[in-house]
Amino acid sequence: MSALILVRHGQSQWNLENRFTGWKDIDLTDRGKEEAFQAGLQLREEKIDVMFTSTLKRAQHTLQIIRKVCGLEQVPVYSDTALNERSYGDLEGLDKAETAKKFGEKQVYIWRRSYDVAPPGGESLKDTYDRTIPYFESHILPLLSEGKNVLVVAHGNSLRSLIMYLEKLGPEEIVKREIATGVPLKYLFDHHMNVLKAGHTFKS
Ligand SMILES: O=C(O)[C@H](O)COP(=O)(O)O
Repeated sequence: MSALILVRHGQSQWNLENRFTGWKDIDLTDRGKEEAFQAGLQLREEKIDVMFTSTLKRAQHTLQIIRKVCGLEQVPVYSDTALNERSYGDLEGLDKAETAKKFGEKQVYIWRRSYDVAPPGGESLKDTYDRTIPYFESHILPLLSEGKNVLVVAHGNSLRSLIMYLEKLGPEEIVKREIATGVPLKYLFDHHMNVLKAGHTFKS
């Protein structure tokens, strides 16, 4: 049996300011650092063999804090753009509430939560899935099938695409899935790489 633990980065400065972030490289707030610390406390009993993260500092910084709290600084880390947040294109930097006023709540909800409608100049969830899942299948799944336990620290939408794949969710189901910042989710796999237990949280 092997385990995959997913963590969305802690609160970033633009999460706090309610701005579309996407590929903009924005760091954690103090609360985000605290969320990462708490995630680390929850993971202290876990055996983790390999870690993956994106190339963006909010995820990398969250991972560093977790490594330190768990005393896992020797565990190998791989970072790749495949795990980066979805690109929000022309929306990056804009205030989410003001954008909803300008384009309508419904349109902004479609851009943020639909499967295949991309925001202007950006990626749909499907576009994100199409880079995240091949990376997962080529780099992470082989480790899980060797019985290794893997931690992935990434982003709301790169993780939504991964969860869609792991839980075999359809486009209508993934719309409703929200991923909280700094809350670890654990998936257990059997030897055939079937998910035995999906996305359960830890007690704090
Ligand atoms: O990139 C962003 O703005 C956030 O990290 C995720 O945004 P969302 O809540 O619109 O998916």
